[in-house]
Amino acid sequence: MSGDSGLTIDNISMRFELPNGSHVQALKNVSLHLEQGELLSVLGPSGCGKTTLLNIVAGFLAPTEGKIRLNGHTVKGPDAERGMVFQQGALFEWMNVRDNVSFGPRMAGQSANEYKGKVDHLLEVVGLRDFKDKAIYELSGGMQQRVALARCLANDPDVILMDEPLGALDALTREKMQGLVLDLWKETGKTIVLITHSVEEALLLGERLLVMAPRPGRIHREYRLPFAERGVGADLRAVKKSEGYAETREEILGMIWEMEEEIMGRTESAQ
Ligand SMILES: Nc1ncnc2c1ncn2[C@@H]1O[C@H](COP(=O)(O)OP(=O)(O)OP(=O)(O)O)[C@@H](O)[C@H]1O
Repeated sequence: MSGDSGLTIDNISMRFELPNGSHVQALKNVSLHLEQGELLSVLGPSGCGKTTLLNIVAGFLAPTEGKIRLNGHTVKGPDAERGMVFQQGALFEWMNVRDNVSFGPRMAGQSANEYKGKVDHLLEVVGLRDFKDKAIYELSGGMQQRVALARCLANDPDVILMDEPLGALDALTREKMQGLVLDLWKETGKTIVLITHSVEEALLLGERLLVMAPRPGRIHREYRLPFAERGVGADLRAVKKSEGYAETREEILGMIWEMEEEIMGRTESAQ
């Protein structure tokens, strides 16, 4: 398809200048195109530039080279068309659940009549219908991430960017939330980019999966996988037993292991 629709990461490089005069090449020549509605997971050893890339797509950071295009225009800064879900702690603690979720529409000048139906629907979808009036501190970690997802969706972004959104959750809650992310992806048709440190999560939540390599941060390998599609509305444990899953997991684990070993080797020889 033409570059006019979807999200294009166009030859992005990012170099951080350090106060001591040296620099870090966090990303080098990263290019990728996602059609609207594609679900991408990004995996790689610590320091390979995952968060830097997400922050550039969000418009929080300007790249040293290259550009981000969304539906034909160049990204110049943060915008509601690109929503972000962080690992934790990004909710407004002093507002209740409903006010957190309606924050974006209220800031966009919508009246309660305009946004109420949408907010109620989203709270229903993320399973928080009976928690509208609760304060954030009254909710468990998993429920707080449900609020974060609903708050992001209330802005109706084209792209949802997630930086380890489930990383702080216990295993069972995490699995439930993985199912929710897949169901929301199918229901809303949003483009989703999700960073994770978990190979299993990247396999389950990546219709496309990028393995990045460090120094400089770059795309090492890209996969197109059937597991996200299989997981929609399904038992994720069954997906983990399905054809090709274990082999792909082992292949990627081996790849990341080798990269980590190489980093350790380099670090040790530099000492
Ligand atoms: N503001 C900054 N100034 C200087 N260096 C930075 C800055 N932000 C990131 N870096 C460096 O850029 C590289 C990539 O960092 P980044 O946080 O994007 O990696 P990551 O893959 O997300 O790591 P992790 O998995 O540990 O979160 C690292 O070497 C990091 O130290």
